[in-house]
Amino acid sequence: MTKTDITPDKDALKRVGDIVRKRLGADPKAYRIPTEQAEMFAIGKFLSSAECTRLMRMIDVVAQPSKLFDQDYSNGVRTSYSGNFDGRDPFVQGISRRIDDLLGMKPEWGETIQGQRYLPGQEFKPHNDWFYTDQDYWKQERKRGGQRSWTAMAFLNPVDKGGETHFTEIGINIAPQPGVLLVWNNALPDGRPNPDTMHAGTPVIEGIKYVITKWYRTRQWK
Ligand SMILES: O=C(O)CCC(=O)C(=O)O
Ligand SMILES: [Fe+2]
Repeated sequence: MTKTDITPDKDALKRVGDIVRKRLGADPKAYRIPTEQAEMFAIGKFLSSAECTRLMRMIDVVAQPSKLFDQDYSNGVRTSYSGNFDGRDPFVQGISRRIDDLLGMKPEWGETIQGQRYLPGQEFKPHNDWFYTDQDYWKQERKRGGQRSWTAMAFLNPVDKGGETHFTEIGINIAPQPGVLLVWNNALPDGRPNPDTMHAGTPVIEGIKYVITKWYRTRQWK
């Protein structure tokens, strides 16, 4: 096997995949999105409308142009505004823990919840949430918790027009519905990153779109 055949964190991705699959598979609230190409689930009413409102106001406080943070991390363009919440805030910790429990994840594998806001014309072009391990940034991320495993993303409000989450390889478009949590495995069951999880936040045409995202690693995030 040559060096390039090695998939970093493959065993850990498989292990985390097994844990979450078993957990969500046994949860009647988790709806399996019908596709063979990726493991995706939706959970309705995961957040209450009061929680959605509070999170939107918190996003207004932390949101800054995303490209300042993410230029090196995504090969697409992200024109939305985003920011990380304070991981010590008890309200944020409570939401984080609920997502950890839902998935069966260890809290230390999760990154701090990030909030994101899209105004009309803003978008997140097609990208994978997993890291490209042949890129320079991987040297850092490898030490900061390793490869991303699952993504949990919640919609906080309805959007008048546009702003769907589009899985470009699977061919599904998910329209924002407040309180719905979308969860997917960025890896295949065998632990290789899944290219079919490529997705986009399509441009908002009318209204404003607010989401929160929590990305999980394979090891302790720091
Ligand atoms: O806003 C969306 O629909 C997608 C967001 C996203 O891809 C992410 O936060 O990683
Ligand atoms: Fe994403």
